[in-house]
Amino acid sequence: MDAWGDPHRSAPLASRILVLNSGSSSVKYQLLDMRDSTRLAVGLVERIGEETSRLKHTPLTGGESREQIAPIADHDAALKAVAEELAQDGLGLDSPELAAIGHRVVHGGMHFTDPIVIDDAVLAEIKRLIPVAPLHNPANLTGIRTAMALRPDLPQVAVFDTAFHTTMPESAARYAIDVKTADEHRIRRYGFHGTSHAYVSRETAKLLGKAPEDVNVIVLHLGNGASASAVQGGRCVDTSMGLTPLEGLVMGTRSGDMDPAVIFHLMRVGGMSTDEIDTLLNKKSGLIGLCGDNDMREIRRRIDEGDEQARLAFDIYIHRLKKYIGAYYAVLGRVDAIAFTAGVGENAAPVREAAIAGLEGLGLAVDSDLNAVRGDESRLISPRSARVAVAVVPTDEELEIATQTYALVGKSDD
Ligand SMILES: Nc1ncnc2c1ncn2[C@@H]1O[C@H](COP(=O)(O)OP(=O)(O)O)[C@@H](O)[C@H]1O
Ligand SMILES: CC(=O)OP(=O)(O)O
Ligand SMILES: [Mg+2]
Repeated sequence: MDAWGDPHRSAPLASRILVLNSGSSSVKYQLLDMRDSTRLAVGLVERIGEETSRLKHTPLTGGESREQIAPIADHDAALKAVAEELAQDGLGLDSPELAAIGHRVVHGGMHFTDPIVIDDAVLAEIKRLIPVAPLHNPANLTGIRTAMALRPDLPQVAVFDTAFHTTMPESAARYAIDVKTADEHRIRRYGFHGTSHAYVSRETAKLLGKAPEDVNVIVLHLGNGASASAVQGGRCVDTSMGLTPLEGLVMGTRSGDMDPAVIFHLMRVGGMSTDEIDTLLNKKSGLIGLCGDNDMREIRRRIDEGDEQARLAFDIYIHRLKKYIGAYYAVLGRVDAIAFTAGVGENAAPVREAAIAGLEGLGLAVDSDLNAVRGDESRLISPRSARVAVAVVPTDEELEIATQTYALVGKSDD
């Protein structure tokens, strides 16, 4: 029988990719069939380590979403629960159709500029980088180890948040500190959310009907963690996160930029330890530190009720965002589009409106009717006459990770 007559030969058997995006207290996952990039199942485990952990699993091959609220102690337990949910839909990890598992890994240092099949050396490097991604790399490692234990025969691929930013010029990547000290401790700006910045900048070019090489885009990834990037002709030339995901914008729980002397002051005058300050700046600052809430929906609700503390937190958040828009406008020289993405960027119209307000001199404006439209599609929110496009471009880190993973596994099969 020739290849055309044999149903098993007409398509490669293993074409599914499971993507795991392990955050500090959550795991987002998707199972995709890469022959046509269709999603077979998507889900989320959140509040890991709390009494009210929540797992929401949605099979897309038929059947209803399932939700359970029950304690899930750690990322190992979370992934095992995910594997059980997938198995219930006949999409278990034991399936021969699974080609690989793709993992989001937040910090890849200087070493990893491309996705890579994970071996002991890669695991050791991800572990070595824990001090510079303390909220993320440990969760990524647990996810990888559990997935390896469940399917030791499968390629496990790491896709790094830092990879897209490795094109930054030294003038943007270096801090102005003693070169010897910086080099000895590999202190430089790495940048994060790179998978999202890469995907969104390409999608923005598509929305404009242009090739990525021909457009300059400022991407504003505003989730719980938040970062901005300046993308020139498809290459990242600057980004707001640095050695760790703490630098830059005001975030849900992180301070972003501040005078580093605040730390010495808190040590010398405040009597705080290094660990206490680390926790303060990473987990008790940003929006939650300013007003007690890190969810933009709750902050907007409080503002509508006249809450001054929530208003000030919002204003500080917007002020920082505007400064980065201006900075990256200057870095790029010419800007074709500004793209808002991630949970806040895609959903919070008041954030988009406030961030762009007053920037008419830069050719920037938002049309309030277009801005009010909700939806899952990429869309323009600037008036037709505007010199620079302002867009909402939903990110899809999982699809991007799956695409990169499948490309790599396919390549290594040749
Ligand atoms: N409808 C909405 N309006 C305003 N903000 C929202 C909305 N939906 C989600 N968000 C914000 O998005 C954040 C989560 O964004 P997400 O990109 O999923 O973050 P992460 O990947 O860091 O978990 C929430 O903390 C919340 O502030
Ligand atoms: C790097 C980072 O901040 O990621 P997240 O937004 O998922 O916390
Ligand atoms: Mg995210």
